[in-house]
Amino acid sequence: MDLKEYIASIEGFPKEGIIFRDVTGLLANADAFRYACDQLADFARRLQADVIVAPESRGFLFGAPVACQLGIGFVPVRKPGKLPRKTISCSYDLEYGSNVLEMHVDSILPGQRVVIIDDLLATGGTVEASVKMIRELKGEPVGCAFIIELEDLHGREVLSDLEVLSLLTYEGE
Ligand SMILES: O=P(O)(O)OC[C@H]1O[C@H](OP(=O)(O)OP(=O)(O)O)[C@H](O)[C@@H]1O
Ligand SMILES: Nc1ncnc2[nH]cnc12
Repeated sequence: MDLKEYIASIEGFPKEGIIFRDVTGLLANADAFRYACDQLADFARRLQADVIVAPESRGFLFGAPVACQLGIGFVPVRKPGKLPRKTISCSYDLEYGSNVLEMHVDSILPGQRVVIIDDLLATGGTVEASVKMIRELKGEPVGCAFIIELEDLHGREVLSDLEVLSLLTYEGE
């Protein structure tokens, strides 16, 4: 299946110079969504993931169904002030801004094998921040999987010690 057919590219969103790669068309097509989740789940299964971690908000759209399909837990990485219990946090830069992410301190058990899932890899800042927090909680990040990788932003380079899967790649911003 050619998943690229379901990705719209919007020039100048959310600001000048950015081409936004939009996964909502993929989500809206049952066959494409199922196919994408199956690929991500196969990867996490092969890496013997104990838990799936995904960043707010688009990561949730893929991470949660994959965890459910594999019969393992799902842990959200959230933007500040959203998680009600004790958290750890990490700040990071985005292609179009900067942000802080948080996780509950008890969300990962020591030694758990973690696969991180998100819709898109750009600079890698989001996943790098997630990896730092997972390691701080004594989990073992083993891989990360994306629907889309923006190759020109070299996010893969900051994830050099993890297995990385992307279902689609784009050149150019
Ligand atoms: O590799 P990076 O440079 O870190 O960029 C990738 C991240 O940027 C987007 O999320 P965004 O922060 O825009 O939030 P959203 O999912 O709530 O739209 C995307 O969903 C990834 O999580
Ligand atoms: N170009 C882009 N399209 C969609 N989401 C993004 N997150 C960071 N860069 C992005």
